[in-house]
Amino acid sequence: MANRIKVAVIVAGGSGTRMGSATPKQFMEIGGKPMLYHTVSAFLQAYNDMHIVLVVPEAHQAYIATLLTAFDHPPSVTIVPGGETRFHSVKNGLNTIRQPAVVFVHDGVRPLLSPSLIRRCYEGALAKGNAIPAVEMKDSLREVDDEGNMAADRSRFRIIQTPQTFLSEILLPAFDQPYDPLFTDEASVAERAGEEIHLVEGEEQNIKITRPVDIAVANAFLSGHGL
Ligand SMILES: Nc1ccn([C@@H]2O[C@H](COP(=O)(O)OP(=O)(O)OP(=O)(O)O)[C@@H](O)[C@H]2O)c(=O)n1
Ligand SMILES: C[C@](O)(CO)[C@H](O)COP(=O)(O)O
Repeated sequence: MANRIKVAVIVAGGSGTRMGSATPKQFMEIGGKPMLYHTVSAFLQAYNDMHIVLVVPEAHQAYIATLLTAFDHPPSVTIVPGGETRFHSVKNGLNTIRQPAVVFVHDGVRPLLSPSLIRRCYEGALAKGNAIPAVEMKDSLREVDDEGNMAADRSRFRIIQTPQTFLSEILLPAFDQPYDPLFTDEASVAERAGEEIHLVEGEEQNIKITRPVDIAVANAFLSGHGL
């Protein structure tokens, strides 16, 4: 496994409709810094030889110059236009990879991940080909159908996070499949291509900023008040 580069494909090409803000949520600030500053920083702290690929909407490419001013030492980043869906944005990012790599695909709007989670995913992917962070469910779960609803055994389910981490020779060919709306993440794409998926322990704080309340939660976390 020598000579493998590390590439973080950070997808920030969405429109953030559930946030209901004029500016797409990935360009908002938390803890007094741009959200993507926190996301990119975690990857640079995890490994100092990390390559960053940032996927952003075509209309917001100029924002990256502003983002980079938040860093004391602005990192080198490859900027790629977003696609119609998350799948297409990830594919645009993967198209930049030209040599054997460990590839981390991460939601730009999960800014609270720790460098140790990134390192756990790296080690897991090197050992088993992929590493997908997951956490247990805290809430009760019911299955709903046309006839009603019934209790489900929550111990049989996990909540899936990013960074979803793969050896490039597994992930890149998997993304040659035609798009299917059931592809909500990289694990679902790789599984359809025949890969066995390996879970690693995720992090409670690694929330996906989706609605306004998540901004308040992230600010509380960054100000040291925890979650
Ligand atoms: N075409 C898309 C859609 C989503 N994403 C990214 O994928 C991550 C997870 O998506 P989600 O939170 O669902 O983002 P949005 O699609 O922006 O939000 P919404 O569903 O509320 O519109 C985000 O970092 C988002 O920017 C992307 O790069 N390209
Ligand atoms: C990739 C993901 O964050 C894993 O939980 C999630 O599947 C993204 O889903 P969304 O519908 O794009 O928010």
